[in-house]
Amino acid sequence: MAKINEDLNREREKCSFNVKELTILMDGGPEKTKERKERENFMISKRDTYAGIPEDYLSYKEQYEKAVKKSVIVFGLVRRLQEEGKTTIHNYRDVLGNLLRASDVSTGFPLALHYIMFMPAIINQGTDEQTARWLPRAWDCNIIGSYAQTELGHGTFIRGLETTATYDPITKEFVLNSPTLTSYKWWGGGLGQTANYSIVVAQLYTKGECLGVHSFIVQVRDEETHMPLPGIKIGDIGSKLALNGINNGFLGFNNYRVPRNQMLMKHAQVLEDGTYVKSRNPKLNYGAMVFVRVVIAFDMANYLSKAATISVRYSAVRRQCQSKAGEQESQVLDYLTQQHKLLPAVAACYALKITANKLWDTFNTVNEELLAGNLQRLPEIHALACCLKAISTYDTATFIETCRLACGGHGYMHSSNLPTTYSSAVAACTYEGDNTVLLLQTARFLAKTWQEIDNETGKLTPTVEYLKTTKSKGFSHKWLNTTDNIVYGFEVVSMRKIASCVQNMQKRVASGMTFEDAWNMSSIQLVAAAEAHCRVIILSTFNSEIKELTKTTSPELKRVLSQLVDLYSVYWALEKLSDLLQYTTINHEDVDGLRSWYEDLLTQLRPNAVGLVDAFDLKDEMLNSTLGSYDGRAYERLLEAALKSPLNSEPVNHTFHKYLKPFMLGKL
Ligand SMILES: CCCCCCCCCCCCCCCCCCCCCC(=O)SCCNC(=O)CCNC(=O)[C@H](O)C(C)(C)COP(=O)(O)OP(=O)(O)OC[C@H]1O[C@@H](n2cnc3c(N)ncnc32)[C@H](O)[C@@H]1OP(=O)(O)O
Ligand SMILES: Cc1cc2nc3c(=O)[nH]c(=O)nc-3n(C[C@H](O)[C@H](O)[C@H](O)COP(=O)(O)OP(=O)(O)OC[C@H]3O[C@@H](n4cnc5c(N)ncnc54)[C@H](O)[C@@H]3O)c2cc1C
Repeated sequence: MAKINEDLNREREKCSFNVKELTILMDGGPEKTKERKERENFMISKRDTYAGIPEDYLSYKEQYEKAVKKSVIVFGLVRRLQEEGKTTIHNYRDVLGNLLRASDVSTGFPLALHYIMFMPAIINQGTDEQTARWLPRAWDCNIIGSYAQTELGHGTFIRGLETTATYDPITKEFVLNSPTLTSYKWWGGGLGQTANYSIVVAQLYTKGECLGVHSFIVQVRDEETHMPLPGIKIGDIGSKLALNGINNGFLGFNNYRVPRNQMLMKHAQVLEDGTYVKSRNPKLNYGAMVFVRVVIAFDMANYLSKAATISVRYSAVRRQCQSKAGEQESQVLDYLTQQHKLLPAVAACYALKITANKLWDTFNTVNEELLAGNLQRLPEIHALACCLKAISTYDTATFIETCRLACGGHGYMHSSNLPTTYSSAVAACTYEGDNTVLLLQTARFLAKTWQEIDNETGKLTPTVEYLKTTKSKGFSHKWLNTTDNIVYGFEVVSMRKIASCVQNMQKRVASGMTFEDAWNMSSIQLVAAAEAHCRVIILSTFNSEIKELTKTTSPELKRVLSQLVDLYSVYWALEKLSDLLQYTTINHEDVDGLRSWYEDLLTQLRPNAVGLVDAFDLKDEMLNSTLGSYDGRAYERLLEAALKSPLNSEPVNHTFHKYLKPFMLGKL
């Protein structure tokens, strides 16, 4: 093994806690760590055959072809583990999450939507009969599905979708049509060339009446030849900022027929004679989206952990400028400004992972209640998934970009893997619901909840209980000198912001504005209120879960994790200072106190920075970065990667003779 950079060696020597203990804690136990490592090692053993050519230099088509080849390996293993009884509906998140984390495909998987939306839509929205018919084939990948909801003209406004599915009671089929250019399906992952089936979301017409959007299982390509079926126009939508392996596609229909039993009918049905039977709640049809929003929050922690590992390790080996004349140049990690860029990002990895795990558990609990017919918590889980998806994606993208900038010029290199990590993660701010739109959904739920509190009607669901408590207790002066107090401060901010939005809207409506206009005029504040609520959820979950988890850890680990929670809460208190000053009774002394506490925390955590990212246990093959490798040989790797540039395969490029030389001689 190559020699490890001396600075990194020193960092590891001075780490005050046991890195393995933290890894195991975050995995959920030694058995889980072992399983994860086995899955990751398998993926790493399947490193690819495009030897020597970094992915960035592959053409668009080659990137897709590599992504297909890799998908078959990843999902082939999932299938094998399933045959051996090792992948079940209970652990698929971990299995897939581990395999995808360890894959060397940075362009995304064209089979992702098959697992992440096609199957969940069948599970969530299919009848028992439909699930029995379609799920085994999908689970075995005998058929490959996509999710075609968004159209050229509409993504956010699902009720505005234009694709039609008109029931024909004579043949007992739905006839699918794309009546306008803007009704063409656009974006479906894997839809371009990969899938042969798709969930298609369309306006249902029966007995001459439009009954709103419903989901259909639609075959789009022949199962043998893979040719598009007659009546189907399908293709790839072209190159994007990143994720070019995902194979997003377009889809149009011309009188294309599907049998009646291919409308997903768990919640609403069309009977043979065309009679429509309503769902208990039409939003149950949006179940797959809620599920994916939960998965995305979970996925974000992975993206951010990669960026944080790369930038922290690099900052330990990068030396720049002399802090004191005559001394050795400083590791850039020793600059407080650098710690301010990186350590909140490290803390956010832990905060997001822990909150996403909790959200996953809440989602499963609520889903079981929904299956048992109890819809009481449906609005709450929707509001929770919306805001956590929005804030986790926004924070992740922002922190990754900060990590990239913290690596100076080398962070701009594709070989650092930071540009690709950023451009892949930032897509999540848009897909599965634009973040602003999702925060407005959460705000809608909060505004309703506030009115219930005001009117003392209804029973509050657990995640908004604090609004009532803080309303009655208020914020008599508390020093923001503990995380518990900061969390309480944020609860008050959230409560007051929601109260103020509702009050403003009521005033506007009383002065003659329509409710819709009053909503639009208040929407900047509503988005901020939803964000504040989400900050409460993340901060309080991180705080309480770490307290719980560290009951059984070593005191050394407990100390560093408590510092991490404090750092995260103080960071956000300082970021949201204007809110705290406006809505609580803190004063300038509190602010001074927060600032010096923050500086102390950065200094306390500095010696453990490398240990905290080592604990993510991301192997070099997974980081795929010249800057972030375990041995810290950043400069050697940068040069090695530069030599792989296709331009270096010949000493003189032909353009010299064709253009440059004639130009230099004044002949062009
Ligand atoms: C089995 C194996 C599994 C394996 C898993 C393994 C995992 C492990 C591997 C990890 C790797 C991960 C990789 C990830 C890669 C991802 C790839 C990319 C994926 C990207 C896919 C997409 O991108 S796919 C398209 C998504 N496209 C949207 O996301 C549109 C947004 N747009 C809306 O979502 C609606 O349009 C919008 C705004 C709500 C308004 O809907 P609308 O107009 O109908 O409703 P209104 O606003 O009028 O609201 C009327 C009332 O409905 C309430 N309500 C609304 N929605 C509700 C809901 N869902 N549930 C309950 N209630 C709801 C609302 O709160 C109101 O309630 P109330 O009346 O009481 O106030
Ligand atoms: C990488 C990627 C993969 C995707 N995969 C899929 C897929 O597999 N299947 C699928 O069906 N779709 C997919 N999508 C589409 C995605 O779900 C939509 O792009 C997303 O829901 C946003 O919708 P939009 O594009 O219509 O944005 P728009 O709604 O047009 O947003 C444009 C702007 O308008 C604002 N806006 C819109 N409505 C409101 C409002 N009511 N109030 C305030 N502001 C508003 C938004 O905030 C935004 O600033 C994918 C998208 C991406 C980028």
